[in-house]
Amino acid sequence: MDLKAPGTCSCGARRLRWRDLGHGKPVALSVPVPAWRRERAQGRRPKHFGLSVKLVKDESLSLPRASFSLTPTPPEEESVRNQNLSLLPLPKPLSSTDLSVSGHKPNIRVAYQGCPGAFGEAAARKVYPDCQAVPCEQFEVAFKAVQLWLADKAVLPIENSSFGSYHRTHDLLLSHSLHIVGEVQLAVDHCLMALPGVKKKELKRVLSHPQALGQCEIALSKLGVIRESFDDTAGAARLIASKGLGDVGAIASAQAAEIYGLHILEDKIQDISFNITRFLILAREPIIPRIGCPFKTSIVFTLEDGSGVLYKALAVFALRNINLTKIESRPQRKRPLRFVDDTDHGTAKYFDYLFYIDFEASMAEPRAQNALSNLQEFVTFLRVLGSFPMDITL
Ligand SMILES: O=C(O)C(=O)Cc1ccccc1
Repeated sequence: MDLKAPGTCSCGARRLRWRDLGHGKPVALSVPVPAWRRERAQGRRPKHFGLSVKLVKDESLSLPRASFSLTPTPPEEESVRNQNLSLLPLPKPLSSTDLSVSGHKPNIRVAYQGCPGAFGEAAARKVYPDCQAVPCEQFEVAFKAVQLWLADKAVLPIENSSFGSYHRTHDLLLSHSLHIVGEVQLAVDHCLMALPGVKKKELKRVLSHPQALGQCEIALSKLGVIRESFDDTAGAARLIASKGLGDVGAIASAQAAEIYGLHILEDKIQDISFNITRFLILAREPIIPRIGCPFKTSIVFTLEDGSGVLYKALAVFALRNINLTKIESRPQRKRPLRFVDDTDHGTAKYFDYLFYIDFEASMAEPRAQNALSNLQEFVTFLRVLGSFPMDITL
C-alpha cells in the first residue's frame, strides 16, 4: 500500500482522494483552489498569492481527524494587492545557489505524541536537532500525520528498559503502512512536579502517561497517592498549570516543568536510575538497506498451526547465525482465538498471536533474505516493518 507523491495525484479535480490510506479506505484532502490560480485560469493576472490547506474528515469514513491543521499562508497585505500588478513579487526562478547544500533547507517536520516537553519531543530532537517538532494528541494521530504528509517522519516509543513494551505502537505499526527507518534510544529521567509552593505531602493525585507511572512504581507507592493515566507526561504538567490544580502532581521531564512553570519536588524518581526508552523513526517510504554498518530488521508474522512451529520459525535465524535482539508476542486483537478442527467441535483452544521480531542483519544481506524465505514455510502472514541502521549511541 503505497502513497502517491502529492504531485502524482489528480490535482485538477481540486479534491484529492488518496485510496489505500490507513485502513484501506479513501481519505479526502480538500485543497481550496488558490485565487491566483483561478484568476490565471480565467486569463487574468493574479491579484495575490495565498494557499490554505485543510485536512477534512470524509463523513463516510470513521477515520479520526488529525487534531491540528497546517497554518495557512497569509494572503498578501491589502496595500500590496493594490500595487501596480506588474510590480508584484512573482515567484523567483530557482538558481544554482538554491540547489546548493548550504542553501536554505526546509526543516524536516517530525511528529511525536504529546505536548511540548514530552519525551517524544526530546527523542525527535535527538535525531533531528533542527526539526520542526509536531505535537500530536495520540499515537495514531502521529501515524496519520505522516501518512497525510502533515509531517515527514514520526518518532514514537516502542519499548522501555524497565517497564517493557508500548503496545499501542506495536498495534499501529500493523494497522498502518509506515516503515521503520531508524531508532533512537533516550535516557529518561522522570521528575515529580506540582504548582510552586505545593509540598509533596499535599498531593492527593499524580497524573502521567501510564508508562511513566509504571516506571516510577516505587516512588508512587511511597507517596500513597492516587495514580491517574494521562495521554502524555507533558500534557499532565500542562493541565495542572492551566487549571491551577493545587493537590495534583505530574510525572514528566524537567523540560516540561520549565515550560509549564511547575516546581520540581523530586527528580530521577524512576525505579531504575538507568532508564532507557527506545523510539522508532517512521516514514512513508522505506530506506534502501545497506551492508557494512550495524543494521537491524523488524518483522511481524503469525504462525501456521502445528507443534514446534515457533521453534522452527526461530531456527531459520539461528541456522544462519543471525542474532535476535527482540521478540514480542501480542494477541491478534481482531481474531484472538484459534479454533481447532471439526473433530474437536470447533472449540477455541488458545490465543492466536502476532510475533514481532527484531534481528541483527540488513535485508541487503543474502542470509537475511534466505532466512525470510525459509520463514515463509511456517507462517500464515509475514511483513517486514523496516530494515534500518541500529542506534548504538546513548
Ligand atoms: O508521554 C511522553 O512524554 C512520551 O513521550 C511517552 C513516554 C512516556 C514515558 C517515558 C517515555 C516516553
